[in-house]
Amino acid sequence: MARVVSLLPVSEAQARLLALAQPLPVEEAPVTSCAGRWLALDIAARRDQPWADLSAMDGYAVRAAEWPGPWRVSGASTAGGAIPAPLSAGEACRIFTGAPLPTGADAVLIQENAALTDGQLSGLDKPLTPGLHVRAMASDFRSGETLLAAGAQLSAARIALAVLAGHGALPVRKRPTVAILSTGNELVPPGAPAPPGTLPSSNAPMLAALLRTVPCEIVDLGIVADDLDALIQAFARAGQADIILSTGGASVGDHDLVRPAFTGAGGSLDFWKIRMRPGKPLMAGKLGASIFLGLPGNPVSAFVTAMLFLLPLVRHMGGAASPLPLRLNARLAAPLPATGERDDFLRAYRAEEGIVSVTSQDSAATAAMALADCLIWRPASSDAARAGDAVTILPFPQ
Ligand SMILES: Nc1nc2c(c(=O)[nH]1)N[C@H]1C(S)=C(S)[C@@H](COP(=O)(O)OP(=O)(O)OC[C@H]3O[C@@H](n4cnc5c(N)ncnc54)[C@H](O)[C@@H]3O)O[C@H]1N2
Ligand code: MOO
Repeated sequence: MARVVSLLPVSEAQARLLALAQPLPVEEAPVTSCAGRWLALDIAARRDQPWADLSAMDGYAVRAAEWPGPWRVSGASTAGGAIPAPLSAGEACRIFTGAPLPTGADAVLIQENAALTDGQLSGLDKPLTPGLHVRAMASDFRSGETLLAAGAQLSAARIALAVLAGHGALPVRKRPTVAILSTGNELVPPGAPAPPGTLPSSNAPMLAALLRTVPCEIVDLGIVADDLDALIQAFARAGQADIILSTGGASVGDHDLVRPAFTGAGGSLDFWKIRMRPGKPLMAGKLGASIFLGLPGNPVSAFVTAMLFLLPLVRHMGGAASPLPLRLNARLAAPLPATGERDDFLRAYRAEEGIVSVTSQDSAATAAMALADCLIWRPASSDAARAGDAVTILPFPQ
């Protein structure tokens, strides 16, 4: 049963949206297609790293206590070569970066500090200490050790770690599909002639760009007229998408038909109208197994609600442990007025002198939005703030 709450607090709305959706099923994906996805299970090391005591430099493996030699050079150890024979007293082994030390050696004399005369090796510069230029066996990680926890996002560094730990494929959640429909009789496709009375539809390309920062598949359902039947058919076309996203037609005007079309198509609304500025007319619900998110049409409102609701929803379905936007503390560069009855999400940018809010905070001001790289989140009923005051910022996803 639909429950429409007037001006729902932002955090409550986020929690309700995430509660509507389950993380998607798990699949084993090759490491080359895991970037940015979240682990569905803990990952343990299948091997020791390094697999033996390895040289960190090109030179000679020796016993440190025998410095400065002389040593007799017997044999060589190369990365990928045969395991070198054990070292006897007075012997050195030619060694290269990444190669295993022979048993008995405990340090590497780098070749810049070595003199080789008539087959006799001697050490220059400073005395050697045990362990010098040696990467000890399993000093990075040990077989069986848990290296990455379920819910961790697979960054480039974590992919490197998983591969070195012996994994060629990883358990991740399926990527959600997001169907985007743009509504409005006034809209024309990007790049098409836009005579007076029309404007280019920028929301779908903007949302697709935001969605590039999270793992998902996008289906663009194009522009749909402000017509109830056309909108109901568009919801039917969205079919099995995990997330159905609309922009525009979310407010209370006679041509704002998304809500009746959604319920007319069989959807059940969970909430509508959030205590936020911009973005108040946001709505969410379920249509079959799909989660529906209806964003406002104003480009700035669509951007802010996508950042606060759409991206967390994709992250949650993808298995993220922390799906909500990153929050940071920062200092204001200039004063801000008191807030009203809604939380303000001000477009701002980070500068040397602190956080600067852009001059136009109108929810249709795209030129001002294009200067911003973060939002300042100011709760409803906040007092005026001075330069230097602490504020919470949400960096734009990259
Ligand atoms: N009487 C009231 N009027 C309005 C209220 C209200 O509470 N009472 N809420 C206002 C708020 S807040 C917002 S936000 C807007 C959003 O309304 P809609 O979601 O219905 O958006 P539209 O009316 O369809 O469009 C608003 C604006 O954005 C332009 N637009 C729409 N789609 C696109 C697109 N794909 N690309 C670029 N621009 C787009 C559209 O042409 C309009 O100019 O409602 C207030 N009204
Ligand atoms: O909530 Mo609306 O997005 O202020 O313009």
